[in-house]
Amino acid sequence: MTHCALSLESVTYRYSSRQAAVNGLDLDLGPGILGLLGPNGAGKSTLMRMLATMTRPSAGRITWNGIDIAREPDALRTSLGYLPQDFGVYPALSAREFLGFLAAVKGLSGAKARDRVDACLSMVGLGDAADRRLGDFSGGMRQRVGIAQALLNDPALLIVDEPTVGLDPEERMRFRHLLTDLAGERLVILSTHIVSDVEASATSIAVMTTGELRFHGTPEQLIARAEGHVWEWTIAPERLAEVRQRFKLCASLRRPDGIRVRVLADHAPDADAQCVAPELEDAYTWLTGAEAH
Ligand SMILES: Nc1ncnc2c1ncn2[C@@H]1O[C@H](COP(=O)(O)OP(=O)(O)OP(=O)(O)O)[C@@H](O)[C@H]1O
Repeated sequence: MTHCALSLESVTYRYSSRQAAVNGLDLDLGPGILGLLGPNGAGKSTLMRMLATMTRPSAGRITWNGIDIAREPDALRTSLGYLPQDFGVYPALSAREFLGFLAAVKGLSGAKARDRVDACLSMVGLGDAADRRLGDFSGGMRQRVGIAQALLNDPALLIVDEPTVGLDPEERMRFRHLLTDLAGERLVILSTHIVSDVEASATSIAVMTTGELRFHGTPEQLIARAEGHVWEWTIAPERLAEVRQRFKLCASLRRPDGIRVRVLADHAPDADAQCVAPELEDAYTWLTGAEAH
């Protein structure tokens, strides 16, 4: 059985002496899919780069199966697959050529490399497109090439940073299913600011804002945080601006009898408002800022 115990102890990262981009994070992770959620600038990419051993924490410690990765980065690197946010491909190469090149960089050669490249391309559903130029691939296909390259060494830890940016809804859905299929015994860390990216697949969720960990637990536990704070009622269309100004508006739907609004609030926002069951998106919004309203 694969060992994949990743532990963060008071992990902090500072780009300068000003505010820490990642501030005192504690997390214990094992097999499954962790959805790392946070708005832009929350510190997700900085954290991902530390986990991928691209940078070291300014303070604190990250261990992989008990080994400090700042001291012995190779202990993790040999088990790591990483798809960075700014992953680029060589447009003139075919998918097979590109992966063959990366396999060689990772020390695979000959028939073993060829078999692994083909296996990885078929795992991400690109078996039929293996000999097409990457320059002709769609955004979603390119991201799948990114996953295929991350899988070359059959990693126990797969880190994917904002993989669905720029994908259309169908590609996005396909990508989510792919990550679910790949999870198995691995630890997959998927960073995103889009809640629906992790809704169906994440076994646990971590939420970061301004460098701090605000939540870590199951999706159900996150949803429970917003219990009693989500309200719906129907208003006359001319009241929409006022409701939007007074409350955190999650959704609005035009109907024949007015506009059905869904807001986050501590107490009933209106005599007609009904308290409804929260969804993950509501809970994330509640946690990351609705309190400010
Ligand atoms: N190279 C850098 N030098 C200085 N500050 C940086 C650098 N990279 C990121 N930051 C700052 O660190 C904080 C965290 O950024 P980070 O990119 O990790 O967040 P993020 O959650 O990944 O957001 P995004 O989704 O926009 O990448 C931000 O305030 C950002 O401005």
